[in-house]
Parts: sequence; C-alpha cells; structure tokens
Amino acid sequence: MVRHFHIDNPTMKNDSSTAGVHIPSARAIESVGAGGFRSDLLRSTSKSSAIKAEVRGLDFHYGGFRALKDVSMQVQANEVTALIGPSGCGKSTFLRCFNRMHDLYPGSRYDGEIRLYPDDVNLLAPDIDPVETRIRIGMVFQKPNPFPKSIFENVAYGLRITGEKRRQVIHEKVEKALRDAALWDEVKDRLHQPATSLSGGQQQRLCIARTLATEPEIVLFDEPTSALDPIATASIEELIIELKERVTILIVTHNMQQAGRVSRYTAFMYLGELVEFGETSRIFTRPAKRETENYITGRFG
Ligand SMILES: Nc1ncnc2c1ncn2[C@@H]1O[C@H](COP(=O)(O)OP(=O)(O)OP(=O)(O)O)[C@@H](O)[C@H]1O
Repeated sequence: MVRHFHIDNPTMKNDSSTAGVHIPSARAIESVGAGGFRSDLLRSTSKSSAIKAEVRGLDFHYGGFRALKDVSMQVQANEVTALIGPSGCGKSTFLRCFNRMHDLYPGSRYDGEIRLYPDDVNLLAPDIDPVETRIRIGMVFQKPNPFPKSIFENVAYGLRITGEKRRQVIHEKVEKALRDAALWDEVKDRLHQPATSLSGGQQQRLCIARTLATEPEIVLFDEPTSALDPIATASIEELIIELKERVTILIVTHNMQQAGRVSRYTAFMYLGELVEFGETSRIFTRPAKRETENYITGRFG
C-alpha cells in the first residue's frame, strides 16, 4: 500500500485505515510520560512551517534485499523528527539515504526521491555529489567516533576539507562549533590534547561539534545516546532541543521517553515501511495503527 504522510495534516489524511483509532494502554502513556513530553516543544511553533525535505516513494535495496518500501514523508524545518520501530525495520537505512552513506558500499540502490528545500534538489539524483551532500547533511553515530587527532583538529577537519585555509576563520569556526555543542568551557584549555582523552559524553559532543562546524542544514542522529550514561544522555538531549533552532534534525532512537522528550514529530517504521507518522504527542497517546500501539506498549520489538 502506498502511504503518503504530510505535515500539514499529521493525522494521516491520505490513509483510509484511520477510522478505528486504538487507544493505547495507560502503560504506553505512562512509559512516555515518565520522561515527560516537552509540551513547550509543541508550543514553540518554529519561525516557519517550512518543509526542509520531502521523501517521495523511497525504495532502498542492499543487493537483492529491499530494505525500504515506498516510503513517503515530509521533514519539517527546524524541528526534531524521531524515527522509531523494532530492530531491523529500516530506521538506520532510511537515515543514511539522506546523506548518501550507502554510496560507500557496492550493490546499494535507491529509487524514489529525497527533495531538499528550499533548493528543491533531489539528493538521490546521480549528479549530486555525495561528499558535498555529507557536508550539508551531517551525521552523528551511535558510538562517539572522534578521529585520532586533537580536539581542535577534529572540529577543524570538515572546514579543511571544504578548502578553508584562513587560520583565523578556522579558529573562530572551531570555537563557535564547540560552543554550539556545549563543550567549549570544558575543552578550551586543552584544545590540543587528543580527542580520546575526553569522556564518552564529551566525545559525542565533540562529534556533534565536528558536524556543526561545516554548518549543515540537517543533522542525522543515529541512536546518539545509546552508549552514554544518563547524565551524558540528558546533556545530548538538551543540546538536540537547542540545535533545532539552527538545523533540522532526524533522530533514530529505541528510547520512547527520549522520542517523547526531544521530538515534535515521530515516524513509526516496520518491516521497511513507514507505518505511521504524526506529532509525537499523538503517536504516543492515540496511535492510529495497531502495529504502532503494539510497539509503543512494548508488545513487540
Ligand atoms: N549492509 C547491509 N547489507 C544487507 N542487509 C543489510 C545491511 N544493513 C542492514 N541490512 C538489513 O536491512 C534491514 C534494515 O536494517 P537497519 O539497520 O536499517 O534497521 P534498524 O531499524 O536501524 O535496526 P536497529 O534498530 O537494530 O539498528 C535489516 O533487515 C538488516 O538486516
């Protein structure tokens, strides 16, 4: 079945099967409510209601395996959109299409489009340079992966590969990125120490600073806190909420409370399909689909 999800009506206007809305158990609501919805996120209507990206009929194959099936969805600018679903449903595969990460491996095939606005370019078009795309669309991985370089050089790296040579500009941009990643105060006196001397949470904020340095339009977070303790997790979540003022964010998470805390929109995926998409508060309290309800109530996955 072809499903198209549009932000102008997040309650699935094109889906004919929404008539029987299932109300989830109290446990589902509690399980998210424990972390607390950020109701301020929902009130903070972003400066615009612009669409940053639109996924149209996206299929993705690993060789002969069809990992994404006709996914269509809009991504709202300056908001956080969470991707949830059981292991193996295609969340990371979907995320990696946005910055053409799959191009690095042979046998991958994209069909469909991801249109990036306001330029209105198709990120999956063959004439789009994947390296340039990865600068415009940054990514932060599950495990912090700093380069074996100094703290400073980790952040300067992206600037150097974009051809920036002016020392002063590099210094200013490194400082700004570290400030934006809420790390500056902790590292300003040790910029030339190895990045590996930082704690796990600091390393993840360094990876965020490294991504921010080249001023991306979208940042993709693939389970960014799964390797971190609760305190480091809280600081990354705070950062994600702040960053959406400047960038558009897509985040894969297995943590329902986290999706409830940081995201305004949630997409539930299952077996390579986008099953349901809408405002996070609705998805967790009034999911329209049985599969979504089963997932958020912990009945599978
Ligand atoms: N490099 C690959 N080659 C072949 N199949 C792959 C490859 N990477 C992922 N897959 C398959 O694609 C499907 C989607 O995987 P993906 O990693 O996107 O799922 P996910 O929802 O992110 O899972 P998880 O939550 O466990 O990280 C799975 O069936 C997986 O086995």
